[in-house]
Amino acid sequence: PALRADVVTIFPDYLAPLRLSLIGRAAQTGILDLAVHDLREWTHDRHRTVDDTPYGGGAGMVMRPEPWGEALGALVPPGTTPVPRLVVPTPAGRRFTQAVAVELAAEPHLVFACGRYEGIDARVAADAATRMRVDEISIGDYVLNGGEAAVLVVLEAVVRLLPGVVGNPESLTEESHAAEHDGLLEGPVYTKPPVWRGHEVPPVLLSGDHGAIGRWRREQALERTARVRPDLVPVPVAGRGLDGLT
Ligand SMILES: Oc1ccccc1-c1ccno1
Repeated sequence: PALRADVVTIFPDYLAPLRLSLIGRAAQTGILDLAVHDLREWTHDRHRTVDDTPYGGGAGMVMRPEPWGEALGALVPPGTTPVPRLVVPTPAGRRFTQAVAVELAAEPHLVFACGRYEGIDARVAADAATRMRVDEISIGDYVLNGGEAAVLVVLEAVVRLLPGVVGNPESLTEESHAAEHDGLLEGPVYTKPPVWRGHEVPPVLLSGDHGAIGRWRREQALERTARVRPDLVPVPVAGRGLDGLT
């Protein structure tokens, strides 16, 4: 497979959507080798305890290190090659962007650790870091109850970049945030009919003048990006002006 992905969670059913559509097909066709594991497999007490109260006090619960240590030891035994990247969704992680998706899509093996509650005992990542790259990733500035939804987001963004997953690979370079699109947002798109409820499709798109269409689309992308995400508008570099961006 192009990518092996192991997901460890206390809610394996939450990852069921990964069996559907795009990601499901990638798993079926062998592009993706996906396995979801229940963390409680690595607990041994009667109540299969995975969390406990935080040292130092405070609200909420922290996930205990022992089950995680055993789970990661079972999934990534010492000497495992290639060494996987451990992806830990957390609000305290680096921001997940298309560039990070491209980076992860180049990995042969990803292990996702889904934390619940207030997080996972920090020694789990510290111990794992002695054997693999640990990548703490946030999918945005908001609070979830656990990492499972973040894994669905990250895996969808990553798997669609794998060769053979998306029908028309060209569509991957023309979308918002694609590096080939200078990270700009996509402008408006249209399809038939040419007039719908009195709204016309911009005439340039029906003109067949591909130069004019390309310039119009560029202008629309710049305009939309400046309006909606001014932080993404490329700043002209001294000496290079706006070449290629006009
Ligand atoms: O809010 C969270 C709780 C647990 C695991 C991940 C998250 C999160 C929030 C944003 N990105 O990841």
